[in-house]
Amino acid sequence: MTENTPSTHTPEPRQVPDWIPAFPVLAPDSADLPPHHDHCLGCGPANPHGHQLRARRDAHGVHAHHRFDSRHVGAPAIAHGGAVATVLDELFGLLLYTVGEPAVTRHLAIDYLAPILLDTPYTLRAHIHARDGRKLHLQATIENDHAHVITTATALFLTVDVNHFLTHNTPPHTDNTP
Ligand SMILES: CCCCC/C=C\C/C=C\C/C=C\C/C=C\CCCC(=O)SCCNC(=O)CCNC(=O)[C@H](O)C(C)(C)COP(=O)(O)OP(=O)(O)OC[C@H]1O[C@@H](n2cnc3c(N)ncnc32)[C@H](O)[C@@H]1OP(=O)(O)O
Repeated sequence: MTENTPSTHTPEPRQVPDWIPAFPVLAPDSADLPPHHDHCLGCGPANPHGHQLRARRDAHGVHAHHRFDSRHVGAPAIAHGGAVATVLDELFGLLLYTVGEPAVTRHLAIDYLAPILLDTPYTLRAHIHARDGRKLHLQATIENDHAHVITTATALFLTVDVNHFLTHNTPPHTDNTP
């Protein structure tokens, strides 16, 4: 089969890890929230290319202390905006430990108000702004060590059932095709 030949292979349904259907609500305490799984790009402790984000619940939602490093460089000494987006998406993903239902990112919007510097401590916070059925409207900030907010983010997560992770979904029709 050449590179341009359409594949007729039907992918096998993927196995769903146990932690997805058993997604828990975790009470606020001093413990780090568990990673989604060991190799998760955002929080997996066994992913050497990942951010290994650690977050905790608090009265409002979740927070994390984080430093970007040389793996995440964009402009010299400044974190790549995509790396920042990854970490914010991940923090929202960990905020789901306050919901107890699987949900996925449908929309993510970020205002980069000032550069995020490498090897510099930041505090990230996320909370649920509102819920409307399956729609979780989420908000997050990144503060520097002077408590100045230098990044804000909003996201729409949609709750999904376990079948979302079982099958390869068919992309929906979009109006932006040529
Ligand atoms: C995340 C971990 C926590 C636990 C989650 C459980 C398992 C996760 C498993 C593995 C993940 C492991 C580690 C990763 C962890 C965290 C990373 C952070 C999270 C992510 O990185 S996750 C990956 C990126 N993510 C995706 O891979 C999603 C791809 N996508 C889809 O699979 C579909 O898109 C889907 C299923 C999301 C929805 O599809 P659908 O067909 O069910 O929904 P539909 O289109 O009908 O919209 C429903 C209602 O939302 C309204 N609506 C839509 N868009 C809107 C907008 N922009 N603004 C305002 N309203 C909007 C509509 O208007 C309608 O509203 P209404 O119901 O009122 O009519």
